[in-house]
Amino acid sequence: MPGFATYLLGGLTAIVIACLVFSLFKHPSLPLPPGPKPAPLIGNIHQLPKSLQWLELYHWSKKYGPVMHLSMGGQPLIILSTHQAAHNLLNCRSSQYSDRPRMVMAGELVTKGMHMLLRPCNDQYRLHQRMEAPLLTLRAASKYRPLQDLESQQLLWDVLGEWDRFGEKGVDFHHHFERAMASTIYCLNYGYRLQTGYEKELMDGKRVQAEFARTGQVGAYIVDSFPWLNYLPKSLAPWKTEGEKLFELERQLHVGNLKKGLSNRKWNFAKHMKDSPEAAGMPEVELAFDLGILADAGLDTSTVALDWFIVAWITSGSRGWVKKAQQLLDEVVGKDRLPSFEDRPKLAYIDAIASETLRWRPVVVQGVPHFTKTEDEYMGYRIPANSTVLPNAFAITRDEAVFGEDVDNFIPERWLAKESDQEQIDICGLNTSALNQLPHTGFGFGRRLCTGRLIARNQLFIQMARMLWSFDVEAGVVDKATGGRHKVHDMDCTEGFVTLPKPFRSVMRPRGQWVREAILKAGTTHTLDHSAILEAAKIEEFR
Ligand code: HEM
Repeated sequence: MPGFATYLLGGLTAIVIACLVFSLFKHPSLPLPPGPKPAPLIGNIHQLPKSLQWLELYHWSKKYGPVMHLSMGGQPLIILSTHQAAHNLLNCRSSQYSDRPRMVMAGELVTKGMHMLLRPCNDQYRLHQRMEAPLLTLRAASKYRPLQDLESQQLLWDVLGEWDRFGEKGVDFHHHFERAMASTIYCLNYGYRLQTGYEKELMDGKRVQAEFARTGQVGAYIVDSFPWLNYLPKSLAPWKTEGEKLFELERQLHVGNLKKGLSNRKWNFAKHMKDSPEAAGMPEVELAFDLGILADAGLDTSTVALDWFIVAWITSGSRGWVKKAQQLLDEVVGKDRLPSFEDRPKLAYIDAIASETLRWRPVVVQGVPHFTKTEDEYMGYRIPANSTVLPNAFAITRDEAVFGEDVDNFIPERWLAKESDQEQIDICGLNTSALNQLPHTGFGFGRRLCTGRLIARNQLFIQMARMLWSFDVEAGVVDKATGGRHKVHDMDCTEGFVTLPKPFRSVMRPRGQWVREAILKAGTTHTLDHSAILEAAKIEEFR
């Protein structure tokens, strides 16, 4: 017969176990969100397709609902597929959901914890955010518009030149958008512009970006699934040597650029950040990475948005939005000069086109993963501690409850507000009263919201307005004999962190002689002194 002491011991053990379970799962009785049935050990890894994962996840969300749970070899992955779910967790509970999942290869080995996008949400992250913040406010963004004006003027000059050379074969528009954006961001960051778009700094920057996308891919490195493997010696862990080489490539690029920026006589971001109180005692390489990541983050994203704008133009322009935009531009701007930022309050429709482009084809189509260290409850489900939380941008931008009907079609009108009595124009000229409050989910959520979005919005506005005012666009001719044009499909895209349309050339035919005259009159900009623009843009405050 067991004695009293045995009963007592058994009872106490049961209580301790119950407490332990309770401390591990604050919501032990709640189920995990629904999702496809996982296999033992590997979970759902084998069910995810190798390509277009975001599309498969979107289809799954129709079956399993707005909050799904997958197991990536035991690691919980929560997929959010409606705006409401993403907003409730990532915006409203931002303090809990603003971390990033650990990425051993891309985050720790290749960038040694200095990649802003991958930093965990800790004091160090906040220090870097504070250092960059004064350069990225609405007021600051308004001061960079003369530079964006200059670069988009150059864009038109370059496109016209290539049209004259290649005619119906078409223009490599991606290259020209990329040069214009890269030149804008390199000029702000380091004080130098890019004339051809083939400069070594940009080529190295593009290689660094491609490596970031490759090394950050889910499943690319076994060490990301089993981080303890990183304790292995180098001889048994070949990814370590690869990581060191890639780090060195990136270090040289960013430190070289920082040095160029600091040696420039005129103002630029590098100088501002170096003088900020947060940078006191900061190693040179850490500062260099901050600037480098800012350049990387801005370059691809804005360029890709403009590429999709061309795809929308070719595949759905006949639905009337191009004609409407061009008529408006002709009314507001006339035919004697290029559109400018001063025209923006009357051109809310162009901003609506930019918003619709970002919605229709979100640049980071699968979304950027957030992470929660602590357990939570949502919609009656348990979100386990240490979950990666992915807002699937493709699904969220197709949320009919928010964006209305016909979400697969390109309809800028969905962004226009009803008539408003009081006109409100922000400091960048954006007519906020003419536009409604639909969310710009393509820029992310909560504390991790894209910090460059205001600069990006200005860039998209001026380039879209000027392209629409200047050109008629269609796919380039690929068969000279028959005159057959490239077939542009609106879902034909590349894989990767950002999703580009597959490359093609596009005809950019000037809308009339007046366009040619205005572009030639404005002229090329490479002979102009841009340092005066930078000096005028100088941001004095550090907080
Ligand atoms: C159309 C253009 C752009 C798009 C669509 C875009 C989109 C995004 C997205 C989705 C994120 C992640 C947000 C999240 O985790 O919830 C992000 C982060 C970021 N973006 Fe952008 N971006 C654009 C342009 C820019 C530009 C021009 C800059 C710099 C001038 C920039 C700098 C950054 C930085 C530094 C982060 C990291 C923020 C953090 O993790 O704290 N972006 N962006």
